[in-house]
Amino acid sequence: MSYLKIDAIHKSFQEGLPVIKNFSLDIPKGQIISLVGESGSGKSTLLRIIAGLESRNEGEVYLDGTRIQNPKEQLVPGIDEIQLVFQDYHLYPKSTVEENILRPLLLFDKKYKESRLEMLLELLGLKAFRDKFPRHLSGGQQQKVAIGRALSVEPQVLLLDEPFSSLDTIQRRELIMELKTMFQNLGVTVLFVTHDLDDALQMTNDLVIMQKGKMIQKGHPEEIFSKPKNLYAAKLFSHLNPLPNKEKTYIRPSDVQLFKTSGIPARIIERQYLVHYNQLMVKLTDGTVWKIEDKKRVFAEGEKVFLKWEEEKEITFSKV
Ligand SMILES: Nc1ncnc2c1ncn2[C@@H]1O[C@H](COP(=O)(O)OP(=O)(O)OP(=O)(O)O)[C@@H](O)[C@H]1O
Repeated sequence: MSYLKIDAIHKSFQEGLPVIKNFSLDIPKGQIISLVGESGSGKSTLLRIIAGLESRNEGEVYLDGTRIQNPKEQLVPGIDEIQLVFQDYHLYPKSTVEENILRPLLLFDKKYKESRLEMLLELLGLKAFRDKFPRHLSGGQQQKVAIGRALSVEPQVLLLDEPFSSLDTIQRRELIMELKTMFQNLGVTVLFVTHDLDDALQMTNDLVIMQKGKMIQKGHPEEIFSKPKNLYAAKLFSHLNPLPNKEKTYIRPSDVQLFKTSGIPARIIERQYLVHYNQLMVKLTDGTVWKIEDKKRVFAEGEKVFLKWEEEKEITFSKV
């Protein structure tokens, strides 16, 4: 059932140059959805529109049936029920962790403030840091404070705008796992925006792919992996090797098998040691260069190799 309904949103900052094009998405209550798109595809603009902080030219956003107003229709843009969290935390540098989290609760009752603060510090593992200033915290801890501040007003929806981009890979993975469980326990509806597919997959199973302001595809990653709607959606998952004799048809490096005696001949021109396999660059007889995965790490640079793959693994697009 639709809870957060984004209905045919259209947005241009300049006449004739749309940034969001007819974008619709229904998110059921309590779901976590990842929205993946390249830089400039309109992700932040869309989040700001959903939060009521940016005006839209066409379309509507509804939360549980209530229309979200455009900023111009409100005295103070935005609503408590929908909170936006940014990549660069937006913390108050001269306020402690406690003060940052309490900031949106200025007008709330003292008892409520105290209990909400204790609950959030506990939930986010920030009790030991309550009196520290943001500059004394790691990037991950600062982002937790920003999320704590967003959660202080008990929002129904959290919009996360590339919240982990400033963190290193290990910090990111740990924080995503921790937050995912927390969001599920709180029952909050989350739209997580990122340009990193790995982060998106760590956070959720439901993916939405956006390109140039349009929704390209949505669904389970497995489905998008095997039946991508376009080259951009396909390339989010891996490199694609073009088939020499078939137009607009590709094969993923992980789907190509390597043999020593039979198959399509190629010469290894480069070998790179990666975590899970050796990545080989091979030159086919027509000069095309492919990327291949040597999972057993048995092939060497300069060696001749033979390639095979199952036809059903080939990916063909009607248009690229
Ligand atoms: N206030 C604005 N005025 C004019 N153009 C804008 C404004 N905000 C965004 N844009 C333009 O809209 C397009 C989409 O920007 P947006 O920040 O929404 O993309 P994004 O997908 O979030 O990108 P990134 O991942 O780099 O943050 C860009 O071309 C940007 O320059």
